[in-house]
Amino acid sequence: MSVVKQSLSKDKIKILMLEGVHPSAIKLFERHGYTNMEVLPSSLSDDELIEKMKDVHIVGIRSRTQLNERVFAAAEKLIAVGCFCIGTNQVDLAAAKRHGVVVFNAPFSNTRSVAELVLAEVIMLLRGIPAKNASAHRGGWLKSAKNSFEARGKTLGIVGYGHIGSQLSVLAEQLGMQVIYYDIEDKLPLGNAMPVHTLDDLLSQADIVTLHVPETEQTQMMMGVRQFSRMKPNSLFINASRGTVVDIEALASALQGGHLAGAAIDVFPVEPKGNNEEFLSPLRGIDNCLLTPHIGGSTMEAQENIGTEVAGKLVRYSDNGSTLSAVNFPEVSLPTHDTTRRLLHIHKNQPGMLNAINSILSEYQINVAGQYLQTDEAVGYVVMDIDSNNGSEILARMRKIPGTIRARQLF
Ligand SMILES: NC(=O)C1=CN([C@@H]2O[C@H](COP(=O)(O)OP(=O)(O)OC[C@H]3O[C@@H](n4cnc5c(N)ncnc54)[C@H](O)[C@@H]3O)[C@@H](O)[C@H]2O)C=CC1
Ligand SMILES: O=C(O)CCC(=O)C(=O)O
Repeated sequence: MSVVKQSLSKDKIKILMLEGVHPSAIKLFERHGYTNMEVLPSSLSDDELIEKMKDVHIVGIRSRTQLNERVFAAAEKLIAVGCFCIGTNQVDLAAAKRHGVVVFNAPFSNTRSVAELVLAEVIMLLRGIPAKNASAHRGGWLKSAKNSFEARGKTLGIVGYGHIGSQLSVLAEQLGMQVIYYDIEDKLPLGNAMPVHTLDDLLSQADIVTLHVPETEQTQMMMGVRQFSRMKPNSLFINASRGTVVDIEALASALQGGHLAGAAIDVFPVEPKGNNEEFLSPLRGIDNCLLTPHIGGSTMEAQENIGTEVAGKLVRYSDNGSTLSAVNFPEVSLPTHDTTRRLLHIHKNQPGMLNAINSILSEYQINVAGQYLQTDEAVGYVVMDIDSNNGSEILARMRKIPGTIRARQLF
């Protein structure tokens, strides 16, 4: 049976920020009266997280921290997760929902940063810069125009034409590139970009292939031995999406065997937890492979914006109950509740819940100034603004309704 918890005053709400979340987030929390914060520069292992999260109400992570069922089950006080990034694949969103934990992210604050890095990589790879740079560091001097090309007129194949893919498409056309893209959804082509019907079509036509898909069951290992062999001889490959999308051994073979002329890889199946851990990869030592430590979205501009965006969403949920733009929860956008108490009730979506809640309210004969309900297939979220000093008593009664996952009172 799930344990139902109640809200606390702000100084008792414990916030844990991992993976070097930008100070803009910390400042925003402080401006809103949240002072009980622990800020750590890297992620934690499962066991460390389970220990640490026991008394945490809000946790902030980036792409490295894995939040799974075990962690949510142990984090009894947790009300919300902030992913200070785009991807949310590191969080078991269904488990979070089962435990009444709302998850937010920053869907486009680092989009431009990734697109700019990839565009730079396109140029670097076309000029063979990674290998020339590596050689110069060892005292070599590879001055030659052989296998160096302009970007103008080359075909860029974008896999995943979402926020990043389509932004990159616009930038690449400004360089005079031809853009083709493959997406599982119908997407509006920007500029002169052309959709292709299959991944194989894209692989066989592009001079440079770049991946911008999310990590899903369907995208796991979507680039393997067969797909690399479909790419044009001497073509180039970029991955700044997720490490699990590429069979890294197959990529290493395609580079070492000379079928691919170069690659730029920002994301890896296994990444160090922090900057003090060694980076291990079969791609190490391959000179024509540009390796970056998952910094596609790591610019000052993006990180500052992400900090305020995600912290703002967490504060609104904590202060106000608003779940607008949550990635795993029914969305409720709420007015302020200056003169009323606000009760929040998260429950399993089963028949009779609203009736049970309303019959408790009617027993107290109180004025309900507002009631908001949103449901999805798994949970229901009801917010009630009441004119009553009996909020705690009413909440205690509501917590006993079978199917209740979590209930809070906001003052
Ligand atoms: N390297 C880095 O630092 C960063 C990496 N990312 C990664 O980039 C990914 C993409 O980001 P956005 O463009 O903002 O996401 P988005 O959701 O806007 O776009 C993803 C696109 O991929 C398409 N897609 C999904 N499955 C597909 C499949 N099997 N084949 C072809 N297309 C498929 C979707 O329909 C969508 O159009 C994120 O999910 C994240 O994993 C995001 C930001 C920074
Ligand atoms: O900057 C980060 O920590 C992760 C960036 C990323 O991969 C994302 O936004 O999905």
